[in-house]
Amino acid sequence: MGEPLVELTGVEHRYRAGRDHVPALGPLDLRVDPGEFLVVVGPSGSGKSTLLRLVGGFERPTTGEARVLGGAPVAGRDVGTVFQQPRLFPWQTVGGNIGTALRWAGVPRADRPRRIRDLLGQVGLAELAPRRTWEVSGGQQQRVAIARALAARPRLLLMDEPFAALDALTRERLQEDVRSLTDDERGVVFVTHSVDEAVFLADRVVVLSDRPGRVALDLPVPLPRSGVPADELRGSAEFAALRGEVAGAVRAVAA
Ligand SMILES: Nc1ncnc2c1ncn2[C@@H]1O[C@H](COP(=O)(O)OP(=O)(O)OP(=O)(O)O)[C@@H](O)[C@H]1O
Repeated sequence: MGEPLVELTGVEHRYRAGRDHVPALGPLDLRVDPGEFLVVVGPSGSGKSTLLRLVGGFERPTTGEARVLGGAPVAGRDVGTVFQQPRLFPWQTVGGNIGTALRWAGVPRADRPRRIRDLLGQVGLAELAPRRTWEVSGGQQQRVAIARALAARPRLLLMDEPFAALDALTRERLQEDVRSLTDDERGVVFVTHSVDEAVFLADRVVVLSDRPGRVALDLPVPLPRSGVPADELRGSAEFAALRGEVAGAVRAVAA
């Protein structure tokens, strides 16, 4: 199985608020292996974004240890991140946004046009490189954000409710695209409020308890990742059973 992509051991996180400390997360242990698509769900305020910030190296655990790719996580170095809002540079074209990410990743200038084409092709936007970011739809902007996060070929992608602001149809289409982002070496940690989205995307779903978030359920999702049309998968009895199990756990922790 190899070295884990993520290993959280006895991790707790508390935020300082004036003289007080707000317990936000843990204690919890969590491991993500190469090839895994882990989806984290839980009530509002249960520490899902905090968990991603710890893995991304944007925060350090108050206690316990976070290891990512075998070492302490360093913000902006090891992982790609996609947030709820695309956060593109409006003064650059779609292709320009990807080009900047490639430059930051140290890709030589001569290689960038081909890589821009490949990355935009991967998210179905090959034709849109010359457009301004405000000339493309919200769903397309989020695809650009995903392509940008993939520019540095990260082994780990962190996604914090990336489709929450999109309409239902666009959301389903993007879910289908995102499902193919893992391979034997890469992994994804994806946060959502949607139980449907979680079961559709995940190899494994973790449900966090109410604040401070602890692991209330850690459930493998043994649904086929390819070869079955998305509608058929969503309509299957196995899908419904898993959705019921996750929804039950979410209801229990929110009660
Ligand atoms: N910078 C901060 N300072 C103080 N408290 C914070 C800070 N960031 C988050 N918190 C608190 O920590 C807890 C967990 O927050 P977090 O954003 O991780 O939850 P979440 O599960 O992602 O929530 P949501 O689903 O609403 O986005 C919440 O109670 C929140 O108010």
